[in-house]
Amino acid sequence: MSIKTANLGFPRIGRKRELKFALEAYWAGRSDEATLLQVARDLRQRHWRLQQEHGIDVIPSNDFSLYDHVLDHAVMVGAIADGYGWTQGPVSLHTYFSLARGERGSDKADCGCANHQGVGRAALEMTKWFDTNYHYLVPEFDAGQQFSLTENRPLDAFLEAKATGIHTRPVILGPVTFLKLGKARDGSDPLDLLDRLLPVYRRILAELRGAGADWVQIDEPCLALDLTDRERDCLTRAFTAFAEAVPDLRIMVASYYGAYGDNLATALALPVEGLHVDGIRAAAELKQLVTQAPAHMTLSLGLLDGRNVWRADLDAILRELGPRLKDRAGGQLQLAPSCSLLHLPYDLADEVALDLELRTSLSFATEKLEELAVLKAALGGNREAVETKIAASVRAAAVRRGSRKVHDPLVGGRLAELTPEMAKRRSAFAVRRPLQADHLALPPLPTTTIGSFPQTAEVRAARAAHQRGELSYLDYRAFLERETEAAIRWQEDIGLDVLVHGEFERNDMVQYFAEQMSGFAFTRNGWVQSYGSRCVRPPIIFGDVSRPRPMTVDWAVFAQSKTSKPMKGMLTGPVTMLQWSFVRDDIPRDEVCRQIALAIRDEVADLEKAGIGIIQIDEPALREGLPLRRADWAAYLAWATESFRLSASVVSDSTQIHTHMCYSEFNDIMPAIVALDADIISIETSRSKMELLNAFGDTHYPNEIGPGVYDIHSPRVPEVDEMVDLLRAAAERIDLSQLWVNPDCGLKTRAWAEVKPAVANMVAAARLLRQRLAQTDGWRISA
Ligand SMILES: Nc1nc2c(c(=O)[nH]1)N[C@@H](CNc1ccc(C(=O)N[C@@H](CCC(=O)N[C@@H](CCC(=O)N[C@@H](CCC(=O)O)C(=O)O)C(=O)O)C(=O)O)cc1)CN2
Ligand code: MET
Ligand SMILES: [Zn+2]
Repeated sequence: MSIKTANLGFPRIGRKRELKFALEAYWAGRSDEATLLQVARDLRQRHWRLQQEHGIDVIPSNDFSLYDHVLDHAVMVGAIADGYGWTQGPVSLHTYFSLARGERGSDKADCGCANHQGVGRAALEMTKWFDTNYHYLVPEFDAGQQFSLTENRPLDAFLEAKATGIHTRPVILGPVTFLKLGKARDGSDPLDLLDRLLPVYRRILAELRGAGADWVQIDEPCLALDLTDRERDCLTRAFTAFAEAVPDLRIMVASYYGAYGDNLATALALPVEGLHVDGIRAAAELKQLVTQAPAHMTLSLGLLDGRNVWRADLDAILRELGPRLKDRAGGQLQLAPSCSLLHLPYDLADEVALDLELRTSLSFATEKLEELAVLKAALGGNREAVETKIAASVRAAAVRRGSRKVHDPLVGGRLAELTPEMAKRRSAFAVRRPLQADHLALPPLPTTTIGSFPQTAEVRAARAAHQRGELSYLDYRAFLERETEAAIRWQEDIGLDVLVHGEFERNDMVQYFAEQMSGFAFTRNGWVQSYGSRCVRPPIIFGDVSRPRPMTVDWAVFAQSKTSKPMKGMLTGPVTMLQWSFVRDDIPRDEVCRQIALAIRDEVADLEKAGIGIIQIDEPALREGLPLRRADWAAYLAWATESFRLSASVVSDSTQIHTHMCYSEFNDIMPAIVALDADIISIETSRSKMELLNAFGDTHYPNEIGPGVYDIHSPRVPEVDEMVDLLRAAAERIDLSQLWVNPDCGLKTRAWAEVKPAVANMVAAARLLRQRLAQTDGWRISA
């Protein structure tokens, strides 16, 4: 039996986020194209070498991207709409970043080209990659879409690696997943385009074969989703075409994030040489495949969790797997992470501040590579050589299981005493509504924002200086107070109705809370790409979660004391805290979520006690956490909505609870949204021109809604008229008395120069409509 170690993809952002800084310098006009491309080349080479040094036999290429691998793929096959400056041949960086980030219509483009006269192009839509916190750019197809190979990116990557002496396995996004992730502008099914797309793939593959590639990895993670017969057919057709075109190029089909399940027969029947299985999300299926997959098939076993940071108990894996392998005597095996390592931080080297016990239990991308090498040695009959490493992994697992830091009897006790009443508001919305209206006294179409204001370089620098010990706590706090107060004055000046404090004190909406709760640890350098140059440091939930002391009350009280307008308290909800963290794997996720819910509930109670009358609990990750398979939805939605209500329902009827969700596909989960029973929900709708609201209108959503009228992902400042139009479109779907006026999301990634005019325009739009409302005594939508 031949056993190799294989990797499916490596983080791109760089150990010190080199790619982030190179991109941002380029966009700001502080560096040029050659410099950016050189940084990218250096990163690729460093990552290839690192994998080689760690004993990885099958090293991926073309897993790197300057912004997003789905965008790279769209650009490669020529799926580029008119107006982005491309007609044929290689795609310029200018076009590439215009698609990724949009362009301002004014004198200066947002693309980094210092002299470019921007034509005002919207960015492609961004959405979540499967159930992760990574965002991809949604490819858009025309009805008459033609594809052409603009440049063979996998070939270029393969040759680049080859020139440094490393033979790689290029990664290519599969045609069915690619089309399924995209959308046709005319609403037709993108899969109709498959036959036009396949020739491009055939050429990519043939050129790779010609250049000496022996294997390619074709990612089809759509195999982890519920597929129609037609979609399965498309997969069969595509891979049959590849096998015919390049019979001597071996293909590893990779699906991950879930089981093949009812798609397994389709996957096994593909005329390919290899199949990857996610042994973490689909442990039973992995075992089944080891014994049942056809003997000629190279199995890639996803043994290590590519979505989580826990060090594996290598002995447990070997005990499970070892005996089964005799069924594959003479076969080919690859030992791999469950999915690409994209979702993990680079390495543990800088995490010197972590509790030693915890650090010993962790494994980031680089450490996963080492674990794979140990497994290979042991399975290859060389166990003695790695025995001490295996023993160390067993000890680490035992320490984690037995740790007193993990178990908190008080938390267990509170969970045991949960009652259904605790997850229910005292009265129905119809009763709460007049009570809240009474003491808040808001106008119709109340205006507000989602919470954060620009995290300027100055704000981040002050926090960094404070962390380095160069700015005292008192000075840092005074600085934040000045920022907060200035933001409050400005909100009052432009006439917003419900104010926010601006979140200047927060590094991130999840990490900020994690740092103040027990049971969470956080890293110094554990950066993971979220989209483009934006990164997060997901906290690590290692133990029972609780909230030792109030987290936001001081800031909320300070902010409220500076204004007579209502000030919203601002919290991150339990599902989002869970979804955007690395979660312990020794107890069920729903239990962890309830623990967090109780911690937030304590904060909600304290905010109310401190006189805060409106509290927003953000749950932008509720939709992202939805299981990939419909059959698992109901169970998830039940505990997710219960957790939200558990955190919110502690307040009296007159306290107003808001929630906020962005990027949400609501159609499928409306009953769950209703079940949250938030008094107000703000959502992202501006890019979809309020279509998203159909779901709310059609189901007669009972509570109030703030559909976003300002697209915060673009540097463009929306005009008053545009927002009036959007509000009109909203009023066609939702009763005016239920509507609020707000942006799509928080404004932390924007600059004040954009935010100030945009929010002022938004307030003007609301006022204009109120006036008309007063004049017509009931506003006629057709007006
Ligand atoms: N966790 C999470 N997931 C999310 C979102 C979110 O807000 N949080 N929003 C959605 C969109 N995703 C986003 C993800 C990240 C960012 C973002 O702005 N990230 C920042 C980092 C935020 C942060 O952690 N900031 C820290 C650390 C900042 C930093 O890099 N400091 C420098 C020093 C800075 C200086 O000296 O000026 C350093 O450590 O080297 C802080 O402010 O304290 C970035 O990449 O630049 C925005 C949106 C979906 N998923
Ligand atoms: N309150 C948060 C903010 O305004 C909500 C963001 S949702 C990704 O930034
Ligand atoms: Zn948001």
